[in-house]
Amino acid sequence: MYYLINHSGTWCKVLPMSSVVLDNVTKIYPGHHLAVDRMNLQAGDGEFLVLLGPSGCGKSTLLRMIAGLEEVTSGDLWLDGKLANHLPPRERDVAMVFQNGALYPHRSVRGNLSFPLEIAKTDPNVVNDRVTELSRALHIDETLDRRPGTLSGGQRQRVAMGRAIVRQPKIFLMDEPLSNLDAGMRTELRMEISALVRSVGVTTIYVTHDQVEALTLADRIAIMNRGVLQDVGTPAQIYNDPATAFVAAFLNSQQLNLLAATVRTPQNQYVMLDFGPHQLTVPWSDPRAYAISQYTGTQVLVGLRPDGLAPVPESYDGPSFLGRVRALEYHGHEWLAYVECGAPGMPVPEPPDPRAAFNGNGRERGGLGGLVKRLFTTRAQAEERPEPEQPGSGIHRRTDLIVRLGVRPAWRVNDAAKVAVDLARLMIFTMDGTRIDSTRRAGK
Ligand SMILES: Nc1ncnc2c1ncn2[C@@H]1O[C@H](COP(=O)(O)OP(=O)(O)OP(=O)(O)O)[C@@H](O)[C@H]1O
Repeated sequence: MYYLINHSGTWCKVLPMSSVVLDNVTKIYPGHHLAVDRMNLQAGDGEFLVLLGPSGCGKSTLLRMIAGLEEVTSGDLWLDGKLANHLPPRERDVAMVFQNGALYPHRSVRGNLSFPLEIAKTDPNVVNDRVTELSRALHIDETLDRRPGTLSGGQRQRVAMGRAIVRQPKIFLMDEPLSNLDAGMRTELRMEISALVRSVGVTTIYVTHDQVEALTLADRIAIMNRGVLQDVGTPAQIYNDPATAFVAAFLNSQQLNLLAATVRTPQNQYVMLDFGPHQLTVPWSDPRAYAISQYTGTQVLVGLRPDGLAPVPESYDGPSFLGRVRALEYHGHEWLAYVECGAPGMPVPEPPDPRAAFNGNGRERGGLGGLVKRLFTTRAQAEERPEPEQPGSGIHRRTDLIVRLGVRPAWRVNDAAKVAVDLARLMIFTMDGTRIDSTRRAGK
């Protein structure tokens, strides 16, 4: 966030050093393709911000606008406190690494690393020191005299990163730098990127559609869908307290359980979530109870992560579901149970799509009427309880509750199963996916 101060009698914007601020930034490609829609986002000085979202949501476009490789259609881009909409790329002091970090094939690794410093006419002793230091940090010091063609994919990406960061840019942009590497190499390089970037303290914006990368690397994660920012926060905030059902489902290594429940307040004694065969009660002492009670008599969506559920003995009398184990799945580090409990799962509501409503002239088609129609269609569809496959979200409607069991399966297939629900981990949404009970994010 940037702010205004009274400076020499005039109001002016004050930004932290090496910050990136997107103020209502929109990108429309020729042919009226809306790629980024009114984006407001900031990466603070030295921050590691991860842009996460499904393919085509506009992550690379955003990065390319920051680098100066694409023009901003409207809105303001501020780099290091300066309005940068029309600043040529070379004046932005931004370095970028792509999926396939292209290297100069006829230069050695040392030559590739030193090139940006040679161009900047840096003292050869400084060049030598920096290349040596960086090659050690990136574990490529043994390859310094080799040509890129003789390196593995992981080594080439290390050189590409080293070459980008060697001249100590103010802003470091990375566009899925690990996506072409195998799983082991990704994990290894992930740790090295984190260590390197933090040791240099450079403001970094990192694009990925891999949620593990986002959770492990980010100071903050910004989640996008269809050109629109959906949520932004620390990894823990986004995971534990997502703004929408879409965000909750997107940031979930196992599938999110999403169930429909009717809100009731019997004799005003407590708030009840009625799933049909099961009920959960939320006491009035719970800070979320009042917000949920506003939906009394209507349906809401209840999100339960598999790790917020646990197998418990028959005698357990806390909040729980009863069901039967339909299947068990071994994932190496954990087992998952699929428990048939008679409360059908719901599809994840897709956030509104500005691209569908966009008429190419920068105006929404249908205006408020179109928006209302979209919301009502979503609600009606949900109430009809459609069949499993839903277009768009790619997330299926299930009748099973997915329960994380840990390293040992507590149940066998066909066992009767009592599933404890951690009420603190419930997430409640309207039928169109907006969070109802988010009271916890402040102060985290
Ligand atoms: N040069 C272009 N001309 C027209 N449309 C474009 C252009 N580049 C991208 N787009 C469109 O803009 C939207 C956003 O694309 P972008 O590459 O930014 O998404 P992304 O989130 O980075 O996707 P991915 O993860 O698949 O790389 C997509 O609908 C894409 O088809």
